[in-house]
Amino acid sequence: MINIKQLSFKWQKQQSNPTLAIAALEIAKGEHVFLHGPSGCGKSTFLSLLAGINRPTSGSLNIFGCELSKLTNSKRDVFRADHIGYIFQNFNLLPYLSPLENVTLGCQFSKQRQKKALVNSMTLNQEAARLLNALGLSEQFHLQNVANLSIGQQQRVAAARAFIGSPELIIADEPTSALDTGNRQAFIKLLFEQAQAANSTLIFVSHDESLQPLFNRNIDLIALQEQLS
Ligand SMILES: Nc1ncnc2c1ncn2[C@@H]1O[C@H](COP(=O)(O)OP(=O)(O)OP(=O)(O)O)[C@@H](O)[C@H]1O
Repeated sequence: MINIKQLSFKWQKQQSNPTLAIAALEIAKGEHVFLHGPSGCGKSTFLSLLAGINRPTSGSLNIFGCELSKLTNSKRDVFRADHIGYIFQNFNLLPYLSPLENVTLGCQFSKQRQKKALVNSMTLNQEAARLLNALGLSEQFHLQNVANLSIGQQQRVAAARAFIGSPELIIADEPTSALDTGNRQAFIKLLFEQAQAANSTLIFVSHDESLQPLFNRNIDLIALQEQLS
């Protein structure tokens, strides 16, 4: 479902060496991938290409049969809204909105996501509440201001927002860095349960290599870039 060939990316045209150069990579539907590498090696840059935030400088990046390198910015925005749930390192929640409002925002820009969200529940609010409960955020918190929630609770809101409407691809950029070891493993278990329920592919970036055995595939971004096609 993700197929990369001769992909390269430069932040600036005049850069002598590309920030990313990947000869070949395939990731299958439903895989849970642990992506790691030293600070500055390009992990977040890579995620931004997968999410269609940036476009490859050259080469092919095909996701679900769609060639992202050929889409305009606005078409990539639509693609992201339809197919991708993104859990940001700093969550990117809207602090003046409630958990329910933040989660329903996850599918506000996509009719396709809204339709899928309504398979499980009568309304988007009910589906957001169902996901928040499943991720361990009880109803007493659903209408509070997210800025008043703990970091662990905000993480659950960010995950529910990524999961609403069962996107085919979930991208998580160091989502557990603020949690202690016990809570990290519990959060990842919940993430896997949700990803499995929707048969979503999960790409999870972390510096914490103790999490690696929990995933069914491990990609070292430096080693990947050293491989020749
Ligand atoms: N918006 C940007 N404009 C120009 N250069 C950038 C930009 N974002 C990142 N870079 C550069 O791209 C390279 C890769 O950065 P990136 O953030 O992808 O690394 P990373 O592996 O995610 O790092 P970390 O583990 O510290 O988060 C770095 O040299 C960085 O300076």
